[in-house]
Amino acid sequence: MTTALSIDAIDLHYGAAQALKGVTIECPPGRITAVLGRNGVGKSSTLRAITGINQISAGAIVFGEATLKKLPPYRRARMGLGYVPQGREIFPLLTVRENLETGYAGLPRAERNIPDYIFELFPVLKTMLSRRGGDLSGGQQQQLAIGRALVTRPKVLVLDEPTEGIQPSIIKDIGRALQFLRDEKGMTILLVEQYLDFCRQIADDIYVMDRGEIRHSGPASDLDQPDVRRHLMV
Ligand SMILES: Nc1ncnc2c1ncn2[C@@H]1O[C@H](COP(=O)(O)OP(=O)(O)OP(=O)(O)O)[C@@H](O)[C@H]1O
Repeated sequence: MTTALSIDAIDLHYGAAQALKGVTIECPPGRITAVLGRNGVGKSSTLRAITGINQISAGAIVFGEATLKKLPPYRRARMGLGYVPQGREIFPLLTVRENLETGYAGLPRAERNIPDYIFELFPVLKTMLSRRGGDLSGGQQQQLAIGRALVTRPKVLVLDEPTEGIQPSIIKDIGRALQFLRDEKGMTILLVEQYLDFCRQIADDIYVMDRGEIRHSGPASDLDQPDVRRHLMV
């Protein structure tokens, strides 16, 4: 079964500073939605609002049939919201296996295993199961962070700049993995990105953000429009 995620006119404040202004994003089930924008426009804040790390001050976030209100992050994870944070946040002193097993926390006992398909998507994780997370390259750590989110059996997966600082061959692997999750697992995917070509290749729909607001939404092919690109130039 596929699950939609709707972000409906949300505001988010850090003290007196307003980081998000009426942000609305529809993530239809079984599609890849990408949010693009320059540094500091509010992309990570949007994802942190969805995961419950930061509270919204107006609007609503609807996951499937449920409005998330003030649910804490662990309850959202249990409902099937997977999160791959910016900078990956893997545990450097734990092994790759132990990092993956941290995804068991919200799972019933019978589901506490690492699905084989994760190793098919990212074979390097299997060969490095006993290595410490901190010994992996940045790209391998990103694969581990995605693998760890998949262990939680997400229905909706949100990723914060999964290509940041990653070499091109691993970016391709990550792109293929996200397309597999959409096409074969029916997963709903929302990613924020600055890498336009990656989004053009894998996203179905795009949103462009600037200074806490959505300035454009449409199909990924809109990335070829000059006025859309203008919002994204540094
Ligand atoms: N914890 C915080 N406290 C105060 N202000 C914050 C905090 N986190 C972010 N901000 C501010 O909110 C705005 C949006 O930041 P956010 O990190 O969401 O942007 P972003 O588009 O994800 O940028 P980046 O690509 O650099 O991560 C910025 O002006 C930022 O300085």
